[in-house]
Amino acid sequence: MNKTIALISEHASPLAMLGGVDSGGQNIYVGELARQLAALGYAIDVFTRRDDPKLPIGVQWLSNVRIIHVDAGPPKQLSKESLFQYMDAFTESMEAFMARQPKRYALLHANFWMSGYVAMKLKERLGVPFVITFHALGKVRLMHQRENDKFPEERCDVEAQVMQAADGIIAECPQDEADLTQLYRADPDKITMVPCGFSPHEFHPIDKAYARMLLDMHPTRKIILQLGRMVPRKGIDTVIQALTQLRKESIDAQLVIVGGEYEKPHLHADLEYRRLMEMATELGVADAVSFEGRKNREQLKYFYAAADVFVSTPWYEPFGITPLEAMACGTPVIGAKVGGIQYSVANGKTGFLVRPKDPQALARKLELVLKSEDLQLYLRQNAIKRVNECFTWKKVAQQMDEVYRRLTAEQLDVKDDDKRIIATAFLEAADTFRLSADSLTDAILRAGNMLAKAFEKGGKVLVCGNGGSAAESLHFSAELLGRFEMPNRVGLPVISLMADQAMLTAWSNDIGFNDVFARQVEAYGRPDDVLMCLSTSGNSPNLLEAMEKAKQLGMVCLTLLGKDGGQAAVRGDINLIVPSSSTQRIQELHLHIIHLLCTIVERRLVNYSVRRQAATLSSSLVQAVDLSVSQNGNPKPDYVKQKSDIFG
Ligand SMILES: O=C(CO)[C@@H](O)[C@H](O)[C@H](O)[C@H](O)COP(=O)(O)O
Ligand SMILES: [Zn+2]
Repeated sequence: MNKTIALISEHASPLAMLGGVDSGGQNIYVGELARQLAALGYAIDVFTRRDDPKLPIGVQWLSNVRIIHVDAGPPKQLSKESLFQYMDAFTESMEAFMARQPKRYALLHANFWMSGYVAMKLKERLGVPFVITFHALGKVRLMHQRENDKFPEERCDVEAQVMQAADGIIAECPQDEADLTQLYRADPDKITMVPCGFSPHEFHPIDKAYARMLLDMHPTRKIILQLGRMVPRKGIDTVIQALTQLRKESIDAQLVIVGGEYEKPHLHADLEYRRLMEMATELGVADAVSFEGRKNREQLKYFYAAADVFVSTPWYEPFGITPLEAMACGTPVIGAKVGGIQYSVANGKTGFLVRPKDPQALARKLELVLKSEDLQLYLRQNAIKRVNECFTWKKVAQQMDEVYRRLTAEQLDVKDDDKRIIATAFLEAADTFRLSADSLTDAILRAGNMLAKAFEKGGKVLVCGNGGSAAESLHFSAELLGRFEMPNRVGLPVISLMADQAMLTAWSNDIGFNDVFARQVEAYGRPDDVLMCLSTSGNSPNLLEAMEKAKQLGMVCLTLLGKDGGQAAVRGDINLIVPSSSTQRIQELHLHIIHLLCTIVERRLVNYSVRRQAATLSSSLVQAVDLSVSQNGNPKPDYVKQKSDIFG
């Protein structure tokens, strides 16, 4: 296979440390997805912003996975809220890098809205399809933390544009899918649900006593674990408040909080830590709350395994990887009924779901779980089973592989289909040309001669048609009234009946469309004139009425038709019926016939002028029988001014 995929993740590099304010789930998502996709045979380049001047352009992270550091804005740590202004530069740098690669990227997979912007621009420029995982949506974020949102205002608009432009959208859970379709009107057909995952090598059941021993934790005390980024929306205060309820019920439990900006909690620098600390003190439970600070990833499984229950009660959560990790380590989860948590945690089976910001409800479920070892065992077994069946990164990558295959194959299919359509149309056109050459040559000659004769006699041609045929009628008049192949001839009187816009619109508007052409035939038509009608169906009423009128005036009717010739073929004096049932092929042949008619007309007129000049010279008196005056009294035109003009 070995398709090359570009994962774009402007602010979250798999190489970055985890647990800080700006790093979290997305770093893991991109890193683990890249790792598993590489295992499936893809070559992966992860494009992320260079935030340190010392970073090399490319790092071979794993075999088949490179991390590419893209120059966009100053090469230093910046908050993700300030990055959008550098996304055009990101696009430029990434495009330049892509151009230097020997292999074309089959697909771009953008992560987060700003990378989506980059992918959208690259698709515009290079035509590479893209899929996007938003990880979080601006409108959802605004609903929950309007006052704290520091992203630029255009975020939601950009997200909507990206959804429009994307070839595929990954929803991480049913809630995400609902947000995409309901808040943004994203096309449901583009959306595939692929959850986040965990790695069983990293997170697996460990003996609780052993974990506690390693972490120096009390061997028997009830332990509630809260782990993840420490920002207000994670709802850690709800857990602290619930602790006071438990106290009232005489349940002695310790809340262990892992996460934050620093390895050791920093009272002055870490504001959220300070806020929570003060709250715990105020509520009188400070002695039951321990802040552990940020931990290395390798240590996390011991914390999960050491806990009796894991709690995650954010106000909202696009997916939430920590509940998966806890369940993988065999720890029941009590989670908020929001976002991906309500999907990953099976209520009553692997843990419980409670409303966010509801310490009472949380306390009740905590009590339930902490009081019953049997329930804990039941939840534990289900949790391990569920996450290993549904949420490993390997499974995620397999599902993503299906999406990629579909999108890259669809590109091929569409292109192949288009190619087939083009090839068929050419063959069809070639066939129609060949068949027409066989069946129409004589009729075209007759029509050309008839037109030339009409001009010779001082007559004119009125030409009309609808739509494409209207355009062809103009085409015909332009060739003859103007210039075709012969230089220096006078203009030939051809009037296209669709050229007078004011008349056409007024008449159609006031009286009707069916006699717009008949009306003009009545005004312009003379017995020596020809009415030429172009129609693919031969059944357009305005053409049929024009022909009726022309007949009444003694004009000749020439038709260019197709299919079975329709009603027009019954009325026409000379009918050129293209042997095809396809409107387009018929129109294409009509243009060809028009050119052939012009060729013949010009050739006949040259002969006529030469004949006429010769006749005038040899016996001007005898020829006074009148070559220069037509039947209806019009002077006959000298179409070619000088023989030498024609033959050089
Ligand atoms: O060019 C096309 C289709 O290829 C159209 O504009 C097409 O000419 C219009 O539908 C006409 O109204 C069709 O009229 P007709 O050929 O049946 O007399
Ligand atoms: Zn057309």
